[in-house]
Amino acid sequence: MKRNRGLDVASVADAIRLDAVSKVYGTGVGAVSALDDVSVTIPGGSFTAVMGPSGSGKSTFLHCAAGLDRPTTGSVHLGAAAPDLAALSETELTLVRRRHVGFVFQDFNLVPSLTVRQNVTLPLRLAHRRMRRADVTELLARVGLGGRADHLPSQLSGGQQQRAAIARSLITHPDVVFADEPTGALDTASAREILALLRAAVDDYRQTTVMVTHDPVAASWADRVVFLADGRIVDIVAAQPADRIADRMTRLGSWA
Ligand SMILES: Nc1ncnc2c1ncn2[C@@H]1O[C@H](COP(=O)(O)OP(=O)(O)OP(=O)(O)O)[C@@H](O)[C@H]1O
Repeated sequence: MKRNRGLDVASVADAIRLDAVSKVYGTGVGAVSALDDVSVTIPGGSFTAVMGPSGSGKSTFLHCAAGLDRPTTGSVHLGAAAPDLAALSETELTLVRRRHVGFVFQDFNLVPSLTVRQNVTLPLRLAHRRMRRADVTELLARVGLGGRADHLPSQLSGGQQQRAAIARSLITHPDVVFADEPTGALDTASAREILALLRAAVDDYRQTTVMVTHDPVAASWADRVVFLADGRIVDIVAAQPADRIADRMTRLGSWA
């Protein structure tokens, strides 16, 4: 297996590029500027954490970068040759998401009536793609769910449900996995296992991953941390121990 720390690769193509992205919710006196002139590139094969105080624009950033929402101004490119997501129709955006993006959510978002195997293969069915049963079995084993393929989500722990959600995000070999507070609903031990799994996907398969988190410990697993405050990027730092990330968080306003 190829091991590859994202930041160590000299000439990786950018997996995502945001140019002068702004997002305003509402109009007139009630308008809220959620993102304000954000430009950033996410290198292919890297693990990026996005941090910032509540209301700083983390979810908006993720939604715009993943094609879940359109910026008010600016452009978003997923992959080197990809079109500007901001210019695509709803249908085209849906296709881009299905083919190029994987999602992991805080509350897992598994379909309760489907087994683990059926949940994990759902993105393939939606994209009218097929995968050999043995390859799905191998993916389930890789995320530690080898014996759980026929279980329902309700028969799994929170950590196991998030493992299934990670397998589901990886099954289409997306250009980018976006994880929104993936450990927010988990105990410390399960959170650690989930972060190790995300880290392994980056190291072993060069899976570009962008994770929004409040937690400095979670962010310490990433190759770099993007700090947002008031809708702007105020700092980008390389991998840091959790206490230094926490320290940086407490001084966000004063460094902006
Ligand atoms: N649909 C919406 N309509 C109006 N304002 C919104 C909407 N979504 C977000 N906002 C506002 O945009 C700003 C950024 O919100 P966002 O959810 O991106 O921040 P966040 O950093 O993810 O916050 P949290 O950590 O609390 O989830 C906030 O002021 C929020 O109130």
